[in-house]
Amino acid sequence: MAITLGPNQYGKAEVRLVTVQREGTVHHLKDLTVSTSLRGDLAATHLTGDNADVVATDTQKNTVYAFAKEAPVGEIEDFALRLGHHFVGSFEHITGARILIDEHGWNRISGHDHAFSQAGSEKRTTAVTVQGDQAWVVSGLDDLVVLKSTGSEFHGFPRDKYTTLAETNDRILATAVTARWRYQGDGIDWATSHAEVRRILLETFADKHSLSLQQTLYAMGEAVLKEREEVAEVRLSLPNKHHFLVDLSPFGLKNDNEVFYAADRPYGLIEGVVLRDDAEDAGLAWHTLAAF
Ligand SMILES: O=c1[nH]c(=O)c2[nH]c(=O)[nH]c2[nH]1
Repeated sequence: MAITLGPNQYGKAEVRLVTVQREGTVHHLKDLTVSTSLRGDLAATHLTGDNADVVATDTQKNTVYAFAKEAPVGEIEDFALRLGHHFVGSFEHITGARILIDEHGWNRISGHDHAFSQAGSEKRTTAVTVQGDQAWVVSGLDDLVVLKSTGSEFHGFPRDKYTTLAETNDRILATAVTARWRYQGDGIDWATSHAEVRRILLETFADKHSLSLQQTLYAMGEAVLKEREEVAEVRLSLPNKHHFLVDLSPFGLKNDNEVFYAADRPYGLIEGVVLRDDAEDAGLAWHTLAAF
């Protein structure tokens, strides 16, 4: 029997970085969580503990902070690309880097130059993979919570002896959107693209009369691909945040689709990928250790 080292990567996870950029008395805030992972010829440290080629995770963390000072952070995709190319370009044995960034939103408190309120649970995300001089960008958003109080049906599903769910022509549809989209091409305006994809996801959720959350998922991905040619592929994970009608009959009351119990768990989990057939090859775009 022979034992060998398989795929590996290492880095600093969840570096918390907040920057304040001053424009006179007006301040601009960026609140990021940055994770770095480096790959390459790292057999020595694993097999013998020889760390000659190990860029310390502490150094990786320091590099994140130093880069935030040396130039404006800008869009998270650009910051991740700068970091990734730096690590791969600076250390001979480091051949790949994967930089994950979550951006937490802050809204300016109306009328105040330097006071903010946190935007909520939604995050903007990017995952940049650099391998040699190639790079792949997958951006997205987490926890965009949406609800529509009509325009959603669910019926026609098979019934067996375990089925109790009533068919419905009018239900609440609610979810917390996790979306990832893979970019293709050059010269992408990251901020505009993110804002537009987000807008399209929201509008499609709202507009599409839904016969299942699966149908809504496909429509959301399809709309993004139809409108945004820089997007090659969209992955969506949609928890079905069930709102069950409360039985008011014990109180002699009729529930006219007005009173609901918002269930926490369990929840349906609807996930899928929507693709275009002429997309550029995915390369290492989705490459994570977990996916090896
Ligand atoms: O949109 C839905 N899709 C399902 O697959 C499903 N299953 C279920 O119990 N409710 C729903 N709703």
